[in-house]
Amino acid sequence: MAALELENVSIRIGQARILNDVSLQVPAGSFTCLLGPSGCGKTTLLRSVAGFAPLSAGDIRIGDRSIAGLPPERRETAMVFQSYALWPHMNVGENLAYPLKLRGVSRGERERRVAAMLERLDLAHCAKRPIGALSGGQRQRIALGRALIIDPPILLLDEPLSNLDAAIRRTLRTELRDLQRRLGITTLMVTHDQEEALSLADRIVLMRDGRIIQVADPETLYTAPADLDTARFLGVDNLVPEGGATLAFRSTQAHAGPRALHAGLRRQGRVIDSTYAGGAWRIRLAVAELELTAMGEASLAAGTPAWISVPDHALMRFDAHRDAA
Ligand SMILES: Nc1ncnc2c1ncn2[C@@H]1O[C@H](COP(=O)(O)OP(=O)(O)OP(=O)(O)O)[C@@H](O)[C@H]1O
Repeated sequence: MAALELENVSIRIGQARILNDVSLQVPAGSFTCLLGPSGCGKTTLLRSVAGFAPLSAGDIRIGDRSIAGLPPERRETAMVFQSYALWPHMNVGENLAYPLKLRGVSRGERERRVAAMLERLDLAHCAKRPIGALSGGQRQRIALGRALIIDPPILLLDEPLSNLDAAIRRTLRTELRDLQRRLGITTLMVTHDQEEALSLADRIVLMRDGRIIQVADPETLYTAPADLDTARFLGVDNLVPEGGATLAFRSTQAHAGPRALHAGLRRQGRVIDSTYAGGAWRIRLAVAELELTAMGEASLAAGTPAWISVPDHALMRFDAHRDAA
C-alpha cells in the first residue's frame, strides 16, 4: 500500500506552472528520492506534502486520509532542511524535546524519549551542549532526531546532506540509510546529487519541467533512462546518430585503444587528446564528424588512429518517438 499518494497535483504561482499534473505513489517503508535538474519542481513537491505549497488542483493522501486541506502542523509529516533549522538558544536535549513539548507530552516521557533518541544517534554525550558547539554533521543528526522524535508517518528530507563536506556526507548518508531501514519509516528526499540518489533510494522519481518523467529503482534508471534528456542528465555523454535513432553510452563504459575490445559498437577514429583520470585515461576521439570519449589504459598521442568500442550492455537506443529499447 502507498503510505503517501499524490493524485494529479498541480501548482501554479501567478502564470508559472510549477507542478503539472503530478501523480505519485510512495510505498510504505520506501526510501524515495526526487531527482532532477535545478528548478524542475522537486522542492515544491516536497513542500506541497508538508503543507507549505498550496495546490492549484489535485489531492494528497497519507494512507487513506486526504491532507490537502490541512495546515502543516496537522499533517504529522516531519521535515529536515539543508540548513538544520535548529533552535540556537536551546541545547541539544531541549531541541529534541521541543516537538514533544508542543504536543503536550509529559516531562518524564519527554526525557525518556530524548535519551533514547540521543542513544540512537550516538550523541548521548552531547545532551547538554549548546547547538553552536556542534559540528555540521552533528547538527544535522540532531535535526534528523528532532524530526523523528514524534514518530511521523512520513519523513521529508530537503537536501539534508548538501551543506556538509564530502567525508561527513558519506558517513551521514550511510547512517541515514541504516536509520531509515531500522525504523522502516517512509521517506521522501529531495536531492540534486545523482550519486546520493542512486546510493540511498529504493526508488527514484526523476522530474523535469514540473513533471514526473520516470519512476524506477536506481539500477533501472541508470541503465534504462526513459528518454535522451534523462540519459544526458544521468551522465550519458556519448551520442551516435544511427538511422532514425540515437545510440547513447557513457564514456566510463567505453574503451579506447589501438584495438577494439568490445563488440557492441565499434568505430575507428583519431585521437584528439588524452587526459589522466586516475587509474585510467580519458581519451577524446574524432570519429567521422563526431567527437566521442572513452577510457583507455594508456595515454594515446593526438592524431594517432584508435578504436572506440562499447559492450552491448552499455548501449542505449533512443528514437525520436519511442522510449529506450
Ligand atoms: N514562490 C514562488 N514563486 C514563484 N516561482 C517559484 C516559487 N517557488 C518556486 N518557484 C519556481 O518554481 C520552479 C521550481 O522550483 P523548485 O524550488 O521546486 O525546484 P527544484 O527542483 O527544487 O530546484 P533546485 O534544485 O534548484 O532547488 C523554479 O523555476 C522556481 O523558480
